[in-house]
Amino acid sequence: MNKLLIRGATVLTMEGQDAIIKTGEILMEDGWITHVGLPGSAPGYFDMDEVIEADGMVAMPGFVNCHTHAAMTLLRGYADDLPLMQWLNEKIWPFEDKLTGEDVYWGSKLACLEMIKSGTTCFGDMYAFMDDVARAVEETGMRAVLSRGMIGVAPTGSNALQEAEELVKNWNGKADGRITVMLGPHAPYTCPPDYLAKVMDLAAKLKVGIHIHVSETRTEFYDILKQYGKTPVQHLDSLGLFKYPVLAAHCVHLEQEDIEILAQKAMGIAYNPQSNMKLASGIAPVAKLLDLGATVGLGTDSTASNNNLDILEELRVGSFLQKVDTMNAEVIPAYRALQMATIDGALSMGLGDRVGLIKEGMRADIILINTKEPHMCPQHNLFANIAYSANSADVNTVIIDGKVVMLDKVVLTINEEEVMAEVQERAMRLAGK
Ligand SMILES: CSC[C@H]1O[C@@H](n2cnc3c(O)ncnc32)[C@H](O)[C@@H]1O
Ligand SMILES: [Zn+2]
Repeated sequence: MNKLLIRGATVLTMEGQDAIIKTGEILMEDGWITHVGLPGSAPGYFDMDEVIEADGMVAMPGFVNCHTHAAMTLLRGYADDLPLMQWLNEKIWPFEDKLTGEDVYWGSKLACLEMIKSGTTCFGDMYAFMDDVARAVEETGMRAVLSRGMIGVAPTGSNALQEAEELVKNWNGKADGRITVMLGPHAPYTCPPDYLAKVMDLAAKLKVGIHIHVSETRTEFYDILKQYGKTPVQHLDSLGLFKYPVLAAHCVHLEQEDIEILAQKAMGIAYNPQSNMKLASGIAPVAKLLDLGATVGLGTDSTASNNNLDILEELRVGSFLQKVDTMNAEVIPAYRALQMATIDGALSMGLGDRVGLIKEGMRADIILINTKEPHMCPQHNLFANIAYSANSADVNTVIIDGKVVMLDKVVLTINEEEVMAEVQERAMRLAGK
């Protein structure tokens, strides 16, 4: 049995705003959180394999990035300042046509490195060459929910379905349980109803959820309305999609009825504020969704539309954007934003039974944030300091599934120089430079 102890941290369990333990202890055994308590309360101190002294640190659940396309680190800075459809059609999809599995492996590995360094322990990914993404996840020690992105028309539609099934068979529950798999029909505008019917049949057969882009732009909203006589959300609902566990990414353009459907029927919504801002897609009505009880996690989307994978940045911008959109400063307060970045992200991807809280019986995905910095002083409200003042450089240590993957700012599972050199070389070659 492997026993790991964190001592001396201020523990934000995320089980409630009062559930802060000063100078607390967290015991992890074989990847499980088995004890959370006051100093000296963890049993068997002298039996520990590793003790992390965390004075001056906050221990909290690792961040969850519910929607990304990890390997698109290769396209960071390649196509900026364009709206979604022009961005996809003219720049992104032609570039992606040239990708190999090995490119996707290195791009994903760089994404894992960036996420670990900024405190993300789990991400929801939709892309192609998913075996190679899974390989990167397995090696780097991250937790991920992987989906083979499927464009539901010829020439790739039927092959993608087959690959999605193989991904489930080969990787669901693998990497010591750190990888789970969903199906990834790309969007209502790329997947016609007959294709979505096949996706739903497969989801039922394999007992997995569905990750899909929904109502991201005004163009999509009106195109789907014109084609099917329904809004994207109502169109998907009428097809029966929400009978399955659905993670709906974006959900920017919504009518009141759409908001009600999503709140009642979606497993979760991935709110991607910075990608929606950069692509000028709009502002998701997150405050209204939350009012009706929707589960909303945070996503960065890819580094081609963001342009980083920093969830601390996303939660701050996401909270502020809702305040300005509603002209209500009370919307998404600091603690709520931190919930979205942790437990609500986990719930959105069907992982709320194992990660997102520091609690006995959960898997140990825990980060330590250094609070001894000028921008974190004074400490009136720790939640506000983490949500609104901290930045990714404050993330000091990252534990995923009970394994230390970053200690004192050194990532232990990845050779940083090697990954950056590979991605630089591959990105330039792919861009024809
Ligand atoms: C078929 S794999 C996934 C596919 O999605 C593309 N993508 C990246 N960001 C977005 C976005 O914001 N909306 C829609 N599609 C997006 C990515 O480039 C892949 O081709
Ligand atoms: Zn996306």
